[in-house]
Amino acid sequence: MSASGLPFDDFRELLRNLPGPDSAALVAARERDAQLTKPPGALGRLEEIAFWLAAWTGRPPAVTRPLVAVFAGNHGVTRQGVTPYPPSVTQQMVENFAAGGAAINQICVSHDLGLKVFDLALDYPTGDITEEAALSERDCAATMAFGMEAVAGGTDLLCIGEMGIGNTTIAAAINLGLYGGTAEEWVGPGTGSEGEVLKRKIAAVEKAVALHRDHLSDPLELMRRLGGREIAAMAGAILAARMQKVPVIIDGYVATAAAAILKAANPSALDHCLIGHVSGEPGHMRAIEKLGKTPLLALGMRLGEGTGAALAAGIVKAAAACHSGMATFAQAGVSNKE
Ligand SMILES: Cc1cc2ncn([C@H]3O[C@H](COP(=O)(O)O)[C@@H](O)[C@H]3O)c2cc1C
Ligand SMILES: O=C(O)c1cccnc1
Repeated sequence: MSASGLPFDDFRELLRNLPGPDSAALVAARERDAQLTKPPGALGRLEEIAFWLAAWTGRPPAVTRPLVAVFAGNHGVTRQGVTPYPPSVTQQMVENFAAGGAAINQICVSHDLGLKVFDLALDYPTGDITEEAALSERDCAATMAFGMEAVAGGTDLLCIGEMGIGNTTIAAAINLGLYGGTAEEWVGPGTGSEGEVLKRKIAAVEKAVALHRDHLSDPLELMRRLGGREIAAMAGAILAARMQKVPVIIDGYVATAAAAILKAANPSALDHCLIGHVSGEPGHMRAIEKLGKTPLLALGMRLGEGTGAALAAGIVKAAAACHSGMATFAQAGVSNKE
């Protein structure tokens, strides 16, 4: 933290001074791509992904230590009856991740991805956003800093996921706070809210955004008021990845809301990020469009846990492998076009 000043000051400073892409690595990747044994452009988006890897790592495209980071937090807003599951499921799922029993475990095994789960003070839910701020500035900044640890062990592709009962309400409130519109446009079923639960969820999002409305123009302030611990940690992880030249794949509706806060603070803040998968959560595509992104996959999943990002990591790994491992026309003795 800063020796003086407010806890967010260091993050504001980081957000003002984000490193840009490496143009020499990008040019080198484009030159190599032109030599590979395929018609120009024939690998479509895989080629763009290889260039993106080069630009944001500053090296030839390679993925050797991909990591899925799952951040888990609990939310005071669950008191409003906005989700069909009890908040105790967050801790239970963290144990399930450790035991290898969750969907994300199996996708990581399938795609050979590392998995780290960060549980964030699960015994201390954040403030109920319909009545107070989720976090103090100090707590929010400390949690962002903790999230930055996700890249500390060394990774060259970071997939961002979350676990937190009630957090699709939080994500909807963040989106309404950032983009406006109506609560109905941003609220979806999450784990399966319907009927009265869905009505309470819409009401909670409306009430929260109305309560905090005079403080939402500053994205970090919006995050501490309407967000949660996993939201702050995901934002910190995305930011740390940028500083450490680690490209990022963002997961579903909730992870996208955390990322959106950084974009609101600096329009270039997500240039090192891809959206892995468009969730079945109805507002997700609109949220992705607000970021000017196109998701890699659309599989109708609506789970979170980093599952959509992890599946997309398989595509990113394949893009890097094609780029680095394919033969050139000269090496393979294949005739190029005249
Ligand atoms: C067993 C189970 C496993 C999950 N894995 C991810 N989520 C997902 O659902 C939660 C958000 O939905 P809502 O806002 O409706 O509570 C988050 O924990 C999210 O990661 C799960 C939810 C459950 C119940
Ligand atoms: O898209 C998501 O992130 C999502 C959707 C439903 C439940 N939890 C997360």
